Amino acid sequence: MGNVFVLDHPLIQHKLTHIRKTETGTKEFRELVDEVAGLMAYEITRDLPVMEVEIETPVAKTKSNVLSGRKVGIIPILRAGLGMVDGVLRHIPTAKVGHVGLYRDPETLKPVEYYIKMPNDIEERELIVVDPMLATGGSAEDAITSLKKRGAKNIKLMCLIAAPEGVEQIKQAHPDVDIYLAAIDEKLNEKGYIVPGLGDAGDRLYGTK
Ligand SMILES: O=P(O)(O)OC[C@H]1O[C@H](OP(=O)(O)OP(=O)(O)O)[C@H](O)[C@@H]1O
Ligand SMILES: O=c1cc[nH]c(=O)[nH]1
Ligand SMILES: [Mg+2]
Repeated sequence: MGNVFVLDHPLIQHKLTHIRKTETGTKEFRELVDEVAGLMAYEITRDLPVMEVEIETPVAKTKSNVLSGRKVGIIPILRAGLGMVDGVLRHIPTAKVGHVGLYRDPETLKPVEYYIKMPNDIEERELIVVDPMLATGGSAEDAITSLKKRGAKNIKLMCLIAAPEGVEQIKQAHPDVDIYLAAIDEKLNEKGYIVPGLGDAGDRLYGTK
């Protein structure tokens, strides 16, 4: 069964509180999501392998570690996942980015796929699927299924806020996928929104409401 990690670092928790607040405007919301994604990337990449290389400092020759070349892919679920890409790329600039376009039908709450474009070597990459919200879990479940159909073998899911229902859904559907979160909230409301959550992540990132 996949593991669920709630990243309770004080900086992440502090920034998430401001992200949630209604009075936080689009510019600040976008900046904070970017910052939290960067901080979460630091935790999610903790197990990347390193290797020792010889280097020369101005003072002496020495041996020191560098990343040993495992390839990473960042997979935002459009639209809201786009807000987390740059924060991760800042720490892993060699990562490639694949896009999955999904929207959640407001009546059925089922995801509808409208776009997909992947790097051509996803089977060799460690993939980090990013989306601020894991509500029913339907969007992340479908995105991960799409990646597996295209050969992906090593997938992690990184979201800011999850509902318990979404976490359960991913654990059942994709037990091999570890989930990294900044918070697990109380529940979903009757419209499928996370309570207390932060509202509609895509609308708040891009000012569409
Ligand atoms: O877990 P689920 O119940 O599937 O809900 C979560 C999805 O809903 C939101 O996207 P939305 O459909 O609002 O699209 P957007 O990113 O374009 O705003 C969010 O960014 C997730 O992708
Ligand atoms: O609370 C929620 C649920 C789905 N999508 C969002 O953006 N917010
Ligand atoms: Mg979406």
